[in-house]
Amino acid sequence: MKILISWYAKNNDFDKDKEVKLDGPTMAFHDYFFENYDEHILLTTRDANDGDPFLDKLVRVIAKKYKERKVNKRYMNIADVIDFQEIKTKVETFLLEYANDEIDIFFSPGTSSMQLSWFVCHQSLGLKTRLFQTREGKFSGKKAPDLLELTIDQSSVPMSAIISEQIQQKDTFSTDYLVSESIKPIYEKARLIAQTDKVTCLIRGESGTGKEHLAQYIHKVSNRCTKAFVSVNCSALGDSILESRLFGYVKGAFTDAKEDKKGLFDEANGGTIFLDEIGDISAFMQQSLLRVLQSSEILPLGATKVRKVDVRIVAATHKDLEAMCEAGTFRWDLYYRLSVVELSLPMLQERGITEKRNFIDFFLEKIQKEMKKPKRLKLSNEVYQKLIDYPFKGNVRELENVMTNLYVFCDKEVQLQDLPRKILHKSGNNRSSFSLKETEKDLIIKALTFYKGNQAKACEAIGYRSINTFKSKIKEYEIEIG
Ligand SMILES: Nc1ncnc2c1ncn2[C@@H]1O[C@H](COP(=O)(O)OP(=O)(O)OP(=O)(O)O)[C@@H](O)[C@H]1O
Repeated sequence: MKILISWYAKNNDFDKDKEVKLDGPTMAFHDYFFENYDEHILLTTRDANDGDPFLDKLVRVIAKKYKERKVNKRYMNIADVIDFQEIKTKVETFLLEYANDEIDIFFSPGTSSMQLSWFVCHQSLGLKTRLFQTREGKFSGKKAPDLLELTIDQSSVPMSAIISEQIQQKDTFSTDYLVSESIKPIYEKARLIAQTDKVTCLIRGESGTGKEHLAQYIHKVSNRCTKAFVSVNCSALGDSILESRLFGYVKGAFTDAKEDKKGLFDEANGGTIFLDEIGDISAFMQQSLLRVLQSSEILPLGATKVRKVDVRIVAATHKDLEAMCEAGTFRWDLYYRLSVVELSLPMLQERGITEKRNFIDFFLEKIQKEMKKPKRLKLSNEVYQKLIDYPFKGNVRELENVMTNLYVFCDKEVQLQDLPRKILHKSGNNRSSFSLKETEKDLIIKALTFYKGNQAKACEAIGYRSINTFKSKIKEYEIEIG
């Protein structure tokens, strides 16, 4: 099948009266270039439940003019039309449905993020995609527009957009990473794991807690450190693509397999492979990985003979794998093989106020250097307090993003109004029931944060009669002093 895919362009495909422009980009494409296609899929950012009257109208007009043409609508459910990550993820998943077809993409309509997504997918998915744009006739002195193919060579590292495969040699304890008090013991354990060659390790932790960095650390302090560290994000990929990327394929394994291709296990040979989001792999991939873990053998797609590899596997997940095993969606035998040893990273919220404050200060310094800002950004006490209160469900990554944001938008001392709305209007306290003790504890924490750990000032501000009462409360509530 030969398919044309495009977003429709609200501004250019419709006139000011919201009627379809007969010389708009979509109609022009049909008038001059559509003939050889089997189907046109027109995309909208809207959700199917809400519908899209503009798209309906455009499809009706095309159908009226070209009765024999197959034009289908696709609701992509995109919340933010300039959120590149969201658009790319949805577009990738969508394109993979057409992995066996010839896909021509009409590149012009859409926001810059939409265009960039097409570009990245074309480069990285390894599908039969071509990108086209049109030039209106008036610009080339002709009546008819021109159809121009954007010729960009596809990447020699396919799938890099979805499977973030990185072969990196980062400094282990470089100054751009904070091994804070609560994770020091975890890093100590990791060092012991690293020194026991080949033992498989499962890292647990919510997104953004630093699982990948920990996996890199295991690699760096092991005797495999001179070989590759390969990181693979296993989620969002169909079996056959993940299988061919992990294990490689032989010439002729499928139509486009023109020559043998090594997989990521081969690239990691002698080194370490980090399988992120392991809880997301299918039953089929679980079976394939089990074979690697049991016998250190891989079977490339289309091959008849297995090949030995020497790779340490470090896997990570935020999912409850035991519960998945109980529910029958994850194999017990694979689980036991993966979790020979386990490390668990705490959420940022569980790390206490002192540590959270350290993270804020750490990022103030790190980002200043990265952005080459002349001065370190100052935060008012209220801002510190708000940041410490905020639960940061996205963990260290989210805090880092917020701090980056502040560096981008502020050049003076950061005030409350400079904070993102979500932080400004959210209290970190998510309890559903009211408790006097918890409220008192919160108050003490807030006062201590505000007065940067000065107990006398915090005590006076709250109104305790004596500093001894205040100190005994700190002890009772096990509050850490920064
Ligand atoms: N202790 C830390 N010091 C400095 N930066 C950190 C720390 N922990 C996490 N980060 C930063 O947070 C971001 C997320 O870290 P990382 O990718 O290692 O987390 P993850 O748990 O693997 O996330 P995910 O599961 O979403 O892939 C990175 O930018 C990382 O540099």
